[in-house]
Amino acid sequence: MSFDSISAGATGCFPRRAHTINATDDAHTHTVAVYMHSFNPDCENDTVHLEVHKRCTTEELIEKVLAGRAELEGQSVQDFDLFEMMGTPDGQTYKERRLDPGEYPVAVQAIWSRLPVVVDSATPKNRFVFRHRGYRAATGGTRFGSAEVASSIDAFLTKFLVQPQDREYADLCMLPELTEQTLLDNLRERFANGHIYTYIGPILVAVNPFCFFPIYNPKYARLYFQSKRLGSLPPHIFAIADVCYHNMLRIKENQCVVISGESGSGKTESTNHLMSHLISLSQKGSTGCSTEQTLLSAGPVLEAFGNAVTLTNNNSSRFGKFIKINYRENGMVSGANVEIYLLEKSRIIFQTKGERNYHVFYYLLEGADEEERKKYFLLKPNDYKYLNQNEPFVLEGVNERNEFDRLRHAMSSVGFCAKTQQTIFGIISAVLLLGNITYIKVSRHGYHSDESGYIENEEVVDLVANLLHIRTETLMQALTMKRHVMKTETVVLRYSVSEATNTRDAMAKCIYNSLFHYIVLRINQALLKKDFSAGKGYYIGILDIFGFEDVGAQCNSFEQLCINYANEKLQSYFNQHIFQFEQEEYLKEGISWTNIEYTDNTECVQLFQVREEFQIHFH
Ligand SMILES: Nc1ncnc2c1ncn2[C@@H]1O[C@H](COP(=O)(O)OP(=O)(O)OP(=O)(O)O)[C@@H](O)[C@H]1O
Repeated sequence: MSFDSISAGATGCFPRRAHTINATDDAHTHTVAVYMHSFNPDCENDTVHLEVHKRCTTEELIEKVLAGRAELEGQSVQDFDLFEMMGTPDGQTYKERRLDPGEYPVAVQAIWSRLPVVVDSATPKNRFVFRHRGYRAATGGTRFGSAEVASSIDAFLTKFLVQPQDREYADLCMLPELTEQTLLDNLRERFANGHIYTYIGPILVAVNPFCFFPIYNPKYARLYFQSKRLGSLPPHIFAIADVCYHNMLRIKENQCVVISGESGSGKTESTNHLMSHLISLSQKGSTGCSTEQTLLSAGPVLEAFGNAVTLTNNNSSRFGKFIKINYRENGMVSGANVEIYLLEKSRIIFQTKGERNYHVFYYLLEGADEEERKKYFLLKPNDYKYLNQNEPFVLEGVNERNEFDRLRHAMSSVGFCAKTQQTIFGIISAVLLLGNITYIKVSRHGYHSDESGYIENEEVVDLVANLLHIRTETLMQALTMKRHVMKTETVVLRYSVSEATNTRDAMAKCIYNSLFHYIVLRINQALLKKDFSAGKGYYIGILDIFGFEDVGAQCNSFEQLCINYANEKLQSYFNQHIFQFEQEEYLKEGISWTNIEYTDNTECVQLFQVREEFQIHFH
């Protein structure tokens, strides 16, 4: 799924971004709509539509706006800013970002989410807003479309700030009686009153509302900017970001936020909120701005290659990630880095009923033009074994052709040139075609290896070799022969049909996995080159990994084993820090305390870690 397909629930920061531009298509102009001062959907006079070139910078666009408005005659470009905003069509601003003077608004706009077919007042959309620099200071905040909307937002903010202390507990540690039932009741009660966040001491529990909540707009961000202590304001994801940032500056140590939860619980959305708030918190220099832009452009690229439709989430991340935002000692962002873990490779060759392969396959097949179809030897999704094992289904509200367009824009903006993109899409097609290679058993009388597998459709191998720029014979050998290196000689044997099929699938998984790692590497290069002079500094890391998985009727695979082991390990770390170390500290200091019983998973973790006990040794 793309952002488009979340009709009411689209959240996150600006999901798609661009600040570089392809050299091609220079002759065309593009229409950019700019809202004056505020977003007012009812007032057409407040909107300027400009035909601009792709390479028109923010500064030039501001110049054009000034030139076209009589009331702004004589004003200086330097006194105005262009903001990229996200919010609902009724004018609620959900998130805003000031564009750099050198940024290209056309490129930014090109990677915005397309609106779903059905748009309602809760469907967030992006837009540009033109503002005087003194605007915020003069009005104290974002101006909304109408007084009615403004007052409803203020009412929401007031309700958010004044949360009842007697019936609902913003911190579950304050519950007079702590049982599973009271805990759940309290979460339910708070959720029903629109409070999706609750603390358990320093831990934030987020209950996914699956609908748009106007609690991430700049008003909320500003509220939390100065809150150095958790609990001084109502629970919010921004508060976690604030505390991390201020702790990092105060104790001069790296910080880490661990986000965990089952699939679809909102980990990626929370990561986005944290990331964008962490970047806005720092006194941004140009590095902070460009890091934010690159990180946000990287989002759609990682999403296309690493996310897929699953039974629980239309846009499920099938890999874990650790995003490090690097800061200088003075608290300014100096770059970032993304580490990825355990891409779900089995999905490339097989998907459970009701699920799909990685988004990028469908985007390419839908979005490629005629020339590209020929160049990459593309077929229809149903013609590929890796895509047709389940009933095909169309994702409501997602236009994969548009998604492909946007993916290309996002790739350009993180530095993938047109040639590299072509190579990448060629590899994607090669992975799909690999799955179509079939084997037959050829019986050779008088020859002992009756089980040998031979390729039935060699013409497909030709196509794959062509796309991967390797020799057909080499690929053919790799797909049918194995080598045994003995002491004095090397023996080459032909695979059986089932061995050859497994080899083919392993090759497809390996190629896709390497491609994904290459893409992450390139994204990291783009993020790192931002600041060579960083010197000493710290980082705040955000770990967004899969929660425990049990695929139910299907058998859990090796991937589930690894995921669940990682979660057990995290749980064990958590138990140690929250229960064991804390209680040991109380004992040491002579504080009277009744020990809390908790389920200790040390034995489970050791089962995996101790070599003698488990066949596979995990480090
Ligand atoms: N804070 C939020 N406000 C509104 N909607 C949200 C929020 N968090 C999550 N959602 C909704 O829930 C959906 C699933 O969230 P998300 O993709 O972040 O889950 P996840 O835990 O990362 O899942 P997975 O592990 O499968 O990747 C989002 O697409 C969004 O519609």
